[in-house]
Amino acid sequence: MANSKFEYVRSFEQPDSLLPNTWIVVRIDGRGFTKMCAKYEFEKPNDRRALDLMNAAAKAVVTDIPEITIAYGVSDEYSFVFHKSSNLFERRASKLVTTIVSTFTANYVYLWPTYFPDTPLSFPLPTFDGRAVCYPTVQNLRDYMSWRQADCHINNLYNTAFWKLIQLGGLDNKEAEKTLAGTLAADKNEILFSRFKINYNNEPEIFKKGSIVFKDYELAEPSSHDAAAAADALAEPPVQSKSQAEKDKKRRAKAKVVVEHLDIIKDEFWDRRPWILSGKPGQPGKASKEIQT
Ligand SMILES: Nc1nc2c(ncn2[C@@H]2O[C@H](COP(=O)(O)OP(=O)(O)OP(=O)(O)O)[C@@H](O)[C@H]2O)c(=O)[nH]1
Ligand SMILES: [Mg+2]
Ligand SMILES: [Mg+2]
Repeated sequence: MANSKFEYVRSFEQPDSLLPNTWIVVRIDGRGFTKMCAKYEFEKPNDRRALDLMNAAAKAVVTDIPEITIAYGVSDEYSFVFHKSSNLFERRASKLVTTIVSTFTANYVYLWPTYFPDTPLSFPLPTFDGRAVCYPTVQNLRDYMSWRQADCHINNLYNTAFWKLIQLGGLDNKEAEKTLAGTLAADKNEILFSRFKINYNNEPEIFKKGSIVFKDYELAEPSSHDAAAAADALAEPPVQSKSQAEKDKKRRAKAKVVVEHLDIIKDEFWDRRPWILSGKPGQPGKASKEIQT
C-alpha cells in the first residue's frame, strides 16, 4: 500500500527501549490515595481489605504477564520485576508501564466489590501512576527490593505506634507526633509495649513485611553458598534446546501464583526459590548466587 502524505508523522515517535540485559522494575503507585483512603474510610493505619485487594490485583497482573518474575507490594504501591532476559514489547518502557498500570487498575476496580461489598466505588475512581527503572545486577535488584521492604517496616512501626497513641492512648495527632519525634525503633517498640501491651513482633506479617507475589514451584532446600553453585550460576546460561524451552514454558504456565509475606532482605527467600532469579522454572536445590555480578 502506498504511504499517505501523513505517514511522515511516524518519525516523531521516540524510541524508548530499556537497556538490554538489565532487570526492569515497574513500580506503580496509587494517585492521591491519602484522600482516597479517607473517602472510603480505610482503617488506620492498615486496612486488611485494601491490602488484600492490592494483592489480588497484583496476582492478576503476574498471572496475566508471565514475564514478571516477582512483585512486591506495600501501602498503595506495587513493584513488578521483569527478568533481565525478558524481551516483552521489545523492552519499550511506555508499553511495559502502561500495560502494567492498566492491567492492575482494571483488576483493582473489577475486584473492588469483592473486598468492599458494602462500599460501592464512586468518583473519583482509584488510579495509579507508573515508572520503569533498570537495575544492572542482581545485587542492585535485591537492594531495590530490600529498600522497599525496609521502608515498609519503618513506616509500619511508626504508623502503628502513631495510631495506637491516638486510638488507644487518646492523644491527638500533634501530641502523637511529638511523642514519636526523635524516637528510634526500640523506643517505638517500648512505647507500644509499655503503654498498650502490644508486642510489635506479633503484628500481622502482611503489615510488617508487605506482600510478595511470585510463581511457586517446589521449594528448594535452603541452599549451599558453595563455590560450585556460585560458579554455575555465574556462567552464561547454556542455549536451551527447543524441547527444554517448551517444558519450561509449560511449567511456567502451570505454576501457582502465590502471595506471601516473607523477609526478602535476607538470602534465604532467594536461595530457596532459585527460579526467581535464574528465570528457569524448577531447579530445586540450585542456589541463585549470581548476586555479586
Ligand atoms: N487508612 C489507610 N491509609 C492507607 C492504607 N494504605 C495506604 N494508605 C494511605 O495511602 C497513602 C500512600 O502514600 P503516597 O503514595 O505517598 O501518597 P498519595 O496520597 O497516594 O499521593 P501520590 O502518590 O503522590 O499521588 C498514605 O497517605 C497512606 O496513609 C491503609 O491500609 N489504610
Ligand atoms: Mg500514592
Ligand atoms: Mg505510595
